[in-house]
Amino acid sequence: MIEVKETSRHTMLDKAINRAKERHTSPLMSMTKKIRPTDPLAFFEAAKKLSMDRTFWSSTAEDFCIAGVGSAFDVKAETDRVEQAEISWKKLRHDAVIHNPYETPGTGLLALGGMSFDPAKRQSLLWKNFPQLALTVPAFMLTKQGNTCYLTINIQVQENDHPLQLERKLQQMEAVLMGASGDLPKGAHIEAQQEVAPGEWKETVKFAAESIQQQHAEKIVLARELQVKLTDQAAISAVLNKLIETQPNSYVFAFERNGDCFVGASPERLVKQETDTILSTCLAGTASRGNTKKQDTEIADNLLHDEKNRREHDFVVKMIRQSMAHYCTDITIPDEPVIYPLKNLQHLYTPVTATLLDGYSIFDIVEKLHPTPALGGVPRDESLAFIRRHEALDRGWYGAPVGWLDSNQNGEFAVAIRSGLIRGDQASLFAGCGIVKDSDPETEYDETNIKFKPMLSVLGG
Ligand SMILES: C=C(O[C@H]1C=CC=C(C(=O)O)[C@@H]1O)C(=O)O
Repeated sequence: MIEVKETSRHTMLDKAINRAKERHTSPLMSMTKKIRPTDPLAFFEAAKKLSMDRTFWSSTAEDFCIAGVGSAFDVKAETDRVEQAEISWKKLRHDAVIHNPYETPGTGLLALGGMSFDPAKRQSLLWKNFPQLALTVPAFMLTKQGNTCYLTINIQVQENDHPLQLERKLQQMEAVLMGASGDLPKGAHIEAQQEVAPGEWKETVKFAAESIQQQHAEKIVLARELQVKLTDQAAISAVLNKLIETQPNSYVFAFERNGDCFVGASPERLVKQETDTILSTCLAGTASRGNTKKQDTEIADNLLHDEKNRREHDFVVKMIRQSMAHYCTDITIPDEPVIYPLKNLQHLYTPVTATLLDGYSIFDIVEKLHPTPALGGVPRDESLAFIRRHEALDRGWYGAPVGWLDSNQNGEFAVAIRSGLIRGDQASLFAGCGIVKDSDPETEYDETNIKFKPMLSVLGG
């Protein structure tokens, strides 16, 4: 049983202001308390009243959820983005005045966010609100683990701040968020949808397969875009609610920046850290679900023995094993993949466990693993060059790491697939697939259509 020492917010604010004076910095005050069971989506929706950007992360397999409101601090980086982000994060942690007696993973000082797929690709207007890397420390954050809820409040203080004034401001905002009714707005519907240049995409798939046959690469992942017009502004809380309900075994996420929101339900864990325990996932190789149990098992069995899909999958396993070896020991990877069933698809799946060596962090692992051959290809440089040159879209944050990390060496990042960027009453959805030497453009096209389904259906398609 953890003994919780009462500490007032006023005392903590005082402490942080004193630290600001001593160190001539603007430290964060971060304070966590247990609260009554609260619906994270109601909390998320209530933030609309405060006109603040929101962040959301949920692991549907683990009944774990983080809902963030506003930003007490944004870790942003453009060049050498992961290295720079780690430097900023370490400084922030070092200066912060933290009160978190629970130390439950996902509580306390924590940042959530993501990064772009390829920092070398010129950014389009579509993604103008999404920097190369941005991790947000929410001003208010609700963490729900099973039925236990925690509220963390973060605020950046200056040496001239007055604790009473800050305290009043926080109290007012907390009352708005905690007084939420729990009713989520009704979602909009899809009015029209348009595939972006499907014919050209199939041509690019053909060309990629030919390049692979000519040994320019072994695997190249190609993505495409589907544009959607909604009847009204999308209600992000309703979208998240439907994703949670319909997508088991997934990470449901939302990152709102200046009102634009990147949302998705990804089945693909990139890395999870619990102090020195590291988990990763190899997910590549895809088939549809069957209409009956018998058909489903047959499809799964074929997938497990299909040479093309196994090859696609093995590229990922090999690369993750090699990458992990830089920062981890005790790397354990089963010899054979198993089936990972989702609502609309099934994948080949191989879990990876390892122990993180001293002196390394989740930043190192994210940097090393991204992009795995499930999103880039093999070899990495050649496949990325092909994508940069021939893929007719800006992936933005699609296909890149999104997730969170806390100040107690816990965190989790997923690969942001099965996702889309929602801007008011418009959305751009993204889906891709691994191309190998014997890929058929029509089959790959059909596969991407199924991969659009989770997002399309929650948008009312
Ligand atoms: C690129 C995507 O999926 C990747 C992840 C799992 C299986 C994949 C495949 O079988 O092609 C892809 O590599 C996507 O969903 O947009």
